[in-house]
Amino acid sequence: MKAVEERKPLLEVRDIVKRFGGLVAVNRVSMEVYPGEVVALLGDNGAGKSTLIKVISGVYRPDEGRIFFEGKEVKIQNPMDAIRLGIETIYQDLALAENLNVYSNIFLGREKLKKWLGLVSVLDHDYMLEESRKILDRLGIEIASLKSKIKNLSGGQRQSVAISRSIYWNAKLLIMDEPTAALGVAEQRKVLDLIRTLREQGVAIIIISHQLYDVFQVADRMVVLRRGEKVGERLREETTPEEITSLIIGAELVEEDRRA
Ligand SMILES: Nc1ncnc2c1ncn2[C@@H]1O[C@H](COP(=O)(O)OP(=O)(O)OP(=O)(O)O)[C@@H](O)[C@H]1O
Repeated sequence: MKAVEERKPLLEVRDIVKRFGGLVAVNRVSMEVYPGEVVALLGDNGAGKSTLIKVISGVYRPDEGRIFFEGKEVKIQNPMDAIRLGIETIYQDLALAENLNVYSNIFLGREKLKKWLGLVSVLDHDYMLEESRKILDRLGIEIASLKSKIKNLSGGQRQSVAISRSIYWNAKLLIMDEPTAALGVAEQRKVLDLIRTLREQGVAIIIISHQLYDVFQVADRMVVLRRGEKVGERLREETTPEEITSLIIGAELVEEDRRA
């Protein structure tokens, strides 16, 4: 078991509340994520998972609560604030440009320029290609040509390009929303391998997934939400899929909070 408790959390959210009109989507939820730790955020439809990650990634501002990152209190007012801190979110649409190649996507919006004849600025394709190759190699990702357009890649490869981009630009915390949902079995396995590689390299990960099998393969810790509230938190070694399922659906017998 990883001795995560003695380290300082990378992210700590404390008593987060987010309301939509009269509906309390997230109700006083607290959680921590440590460097190099994979935390799964679990819960049934409408439990509040997406809302909570949108608070962390700056899409929504919380109505109440505090957020600490690297030990300091931070105000995350918009997605750029989150990205500046090193919090990157991979949504299911991946936000890739389908008609551009792999390395152009890794540098999308942050292209590297060079001077041509000491006069005009032009794109430095060689640099971007080389840097992209390095980051993919570092993460053990296999894509034959980085000049391939995104639309010609498989779902798993696209996912890995989106992840590489975040890591290249120094993500410390990666939030992944259902990363394996749309993939075939072989590709799912590769994405899970990639998550393990990221963890080994010290990246912290929050993963939302309905696939408990996947979650048990990669998550160090699981946080379960129900109707906006945190109803349980378990280390993977100390729980079972049955117990987590009971927490998700609300079987009262296993609801006691073991940390109390
Ligand atoms: N923008 C919004 N405006 C109003 N209500 C919202 C909004 N976003 C979410 N909600 C409500 O907040 C509650 C939590 O939704 P949320 O999407 O966070 O759940 P979830 O756990 O991510 O569910 P799912 O697994 O279906 O994505 C739900 O009752 C939902 O209808």
